[in-house]
Amino acid sequence: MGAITGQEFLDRLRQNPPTLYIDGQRVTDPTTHPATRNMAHSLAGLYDLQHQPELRDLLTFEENGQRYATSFMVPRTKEDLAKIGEAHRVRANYALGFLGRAPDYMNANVMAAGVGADYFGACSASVKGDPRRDFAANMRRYFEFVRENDLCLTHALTNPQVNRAKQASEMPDPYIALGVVEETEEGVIVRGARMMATLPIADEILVFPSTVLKENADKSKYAMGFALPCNAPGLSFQCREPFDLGRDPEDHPLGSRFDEQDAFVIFDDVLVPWERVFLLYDVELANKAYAGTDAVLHMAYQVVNLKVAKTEAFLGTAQAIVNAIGSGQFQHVQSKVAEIIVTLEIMKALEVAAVAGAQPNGYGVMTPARGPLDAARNYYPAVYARLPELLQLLGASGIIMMPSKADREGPLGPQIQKYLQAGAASADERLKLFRLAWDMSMSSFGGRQSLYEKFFFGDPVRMHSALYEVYNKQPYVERIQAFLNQAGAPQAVAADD
Ligand SMILES: Cc1cc2nc3c(=O)[nH]c(=O)nc-3n(C[C@H](O)[C@H](O)[C@H](O)COP(=O)(O)OP(=O)(O)OC[C@H]3O[C@@H](n4cnc5c(N)ncnc54)[C@H](O)[C@@H]3O)c2cc1C
Ligand SMILES: O=C(O)Cc1ccc(O)c(O)c1
Repeated sequence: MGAITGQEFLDRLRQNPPTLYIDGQRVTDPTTHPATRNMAHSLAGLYDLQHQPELRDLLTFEENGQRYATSFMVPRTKEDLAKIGEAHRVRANYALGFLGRAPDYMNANVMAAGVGADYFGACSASVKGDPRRDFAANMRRYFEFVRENDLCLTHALTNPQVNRAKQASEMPDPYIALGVVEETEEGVIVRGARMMATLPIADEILVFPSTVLKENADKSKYAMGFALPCNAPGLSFQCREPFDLGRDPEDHPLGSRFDEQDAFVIFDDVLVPWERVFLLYDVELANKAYAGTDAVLHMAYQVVNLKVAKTEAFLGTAQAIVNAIGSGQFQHVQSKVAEIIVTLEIMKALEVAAVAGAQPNGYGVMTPARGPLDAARNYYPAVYARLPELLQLLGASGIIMMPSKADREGPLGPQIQKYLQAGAASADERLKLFRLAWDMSMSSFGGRQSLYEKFFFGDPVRMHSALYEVYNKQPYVERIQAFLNQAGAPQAVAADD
């Protein structure tokens, strides 16, 4: 099949709806339910982008006479990587960078895991050559399957929060954290829950090990990697409160179209067929799965491109506000816009550096450089909160005094047009702009974005520790030692290459 259309995506979702619950009710059709229909149609629009004549060559690629989404492309050269990055940015712009988990993200994951599938073959529970239990073959086939059908995937890695002082096995019930109950001829039965799956309006869910299983044992029933359709028997998604409030898009420009949702995932004795198992019991392999296949780097490459698009949206909105209210002459206003420019340029530079330093990995995949991506992954969560704050500081009361479209069409319409016009725009234009700034920075949609940016790629505290562990600091320590050991006149120290 290859790259699908928006209509094909909607038809598939209607025929096989994920088992979503919102406000105590089952969502029988996510394409028509008020909380999910707009997002479903926005996703359809994203699928349609790849068929637009002017974007087709960028957003898809051809292999064996078939066209596939570019995010499934196995990069072999730096040019391939650059194309993938540009496609990520163009697709990110569709929602101004505010769709965190558009399908490209998981496409990058399954691409890297699929090509690096031998990693999963090393699992102690994998049976090489077995038609169903060879995990390497399963992972390879799954990549082909997702790519062939252009599936939309959600994913869930972390266990319920319950008690972070305890390990999964020490919880009040051994199946609060997702664990294997038993093996059967057909597959494994799993029970328990996972804390968070963004974009549950999806075809399939990928369940992978939570970032690090803290267990000391080599084997654990909590170590697993598998995929399932989102309507598998026993699987349920408890959605959070919707942020699509059913408002006119002019009043709620992002939330009314791009509420990707986040769901708590419950596995009530769910059968995972053997063909869909990629990892089982093996704690060490589970802990390193994202790094071992380099999937985390391809995902981080999608992320850095997405964040460039998002920061560009903040810059554009900030400057449009400044233009609208004529505040650009004030030095502190210029300085605030300059802060956004600095963040943008840093993220762009990290993206470029990731490609410039790319190297083929052991599976022949051109892999973006880890250093710049780790920097981006740690830097952006730390600075993001400043971006919505800057919009608030630049927009001030304008970000709260925003009569709606209905207000503008009501009895006070003429007064609103007069008093809420901008120095350089009509009231209609000004209010549309400020509504966007509000949705980026203050609405429930914008508030969730701030939390999302802090945590979506893991706990920032533990990400810093991970960076500390893997980064090679020794050459710099040696340089200092050499400097300190110099007797007499300083010697030139060779620069690091
Ligand atoms: C909006 C949103 C969307 C998300 N989407 C997804 C998704 O699609 N898929 C997915 O798998 N995950 C998703 N996540 C989850 C994300 O991976 C986690 O939030 C992140 O890994 C942190 O885990 P936690 O939320 O369980 O925090 P916790 O681990 O519960 O941490 C809570 C606090 O305790 C501290 N803490 C806890 N344990 C330790 C420790 N061992 N050492 C030091 N400090 C500790 C943390 O630093 C933090 O301050 C999403 C999160 C958010 C907020
Ligand atoms: O933990 C890792 O190294 C990778 C990782 C992947 C996907 C996520 O959603 C996430 O939070 C973390």
